[in-house]
Amino acid sequence: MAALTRLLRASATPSSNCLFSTVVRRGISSLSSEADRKPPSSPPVGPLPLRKDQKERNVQWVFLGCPGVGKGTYAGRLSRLLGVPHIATGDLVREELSSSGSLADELSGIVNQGKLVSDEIIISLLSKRLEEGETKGESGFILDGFPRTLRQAEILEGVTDIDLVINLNLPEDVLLKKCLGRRICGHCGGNFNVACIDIKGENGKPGIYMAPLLPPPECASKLITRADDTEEVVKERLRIYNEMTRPVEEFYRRRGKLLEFDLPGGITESWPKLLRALNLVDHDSKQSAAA
Ligand SMILES: Nc1ncnc2c1ncn2[C@@H]1O[C@H](COP(=O)(O)OP(=O)(O)O)[C@@H](O)[C@H]1O
Repeated sequence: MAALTRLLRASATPSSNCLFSTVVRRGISSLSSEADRKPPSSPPVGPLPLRKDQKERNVQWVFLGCPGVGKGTYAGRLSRLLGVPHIATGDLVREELSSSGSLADELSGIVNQGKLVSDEIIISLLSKRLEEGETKGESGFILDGFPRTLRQAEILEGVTDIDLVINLNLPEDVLLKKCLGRRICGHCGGNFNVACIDIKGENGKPGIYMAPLLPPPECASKLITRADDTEEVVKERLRIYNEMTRPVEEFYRRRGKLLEFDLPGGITESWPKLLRALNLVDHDSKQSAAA
């Protein structure tokens, strides 16, 4: 336990990804009790000035949000903007599924029913990904799809300092339509969406319009739909999100790390608003000017 405690303390320092991945793996068996949680410390999160220690190291952010909300899209954009890896546990699971490893059969049954993979398997895939990143000199991260259970959140909180958790929100009928409209190009891996969302505003609530994100002609004939993006499975994933992942929002809210972000529409409207909420508008304009 002393060695673990030493590692835990060290894992909160700037160049700690190596320790982080080691400890994440150890943490699964050691860190699950209420007593191991750090007490809430920071004030509630609003539009964010970057914290001082964030200026000295790369960001360690988490994206939360229901299936189909757009975590991958916005996490990917922020990762390119900030120069940190975007690590999506759903992608790690799909990579494993497409391999011929022994885990693939076990995983396909779980994923195709919309269930969650066990904490142990997810932690092991995540640790492997972090270790690979370390050898390439990566630092910082934007996690997408992890943590998804309270236990995963407790383990993560125990081993490293998460700066910010961005919780993306959309109404459930929009989420369902977006999931059913998702397509991936089997050749280049590009993500598209054939759904056109046009929800009228009601009772003072604004409407939501999201234009389809159509593929270029060279991808149009190669589109595939994820096996877990059927109506029945998406509804089950939403149910499981509400049961298993909603408590994770509260976990971070109590620690003052949760930034709620209601998506106002498609990427064109949402991206600038997200940059403003994250106080990154200057960052984006400097990068655009340099490009
Ligand atoms: N942190 C996690 N814990 C458990 N299972 C996970 C986790 N991340 C991904 N998965 C598995 O991979 C599937 C796909 O994940 P993801 O691409 O993030 O889907 P979604 O579109 O539902 O956000 C999930 O339905 C689940 O089976």
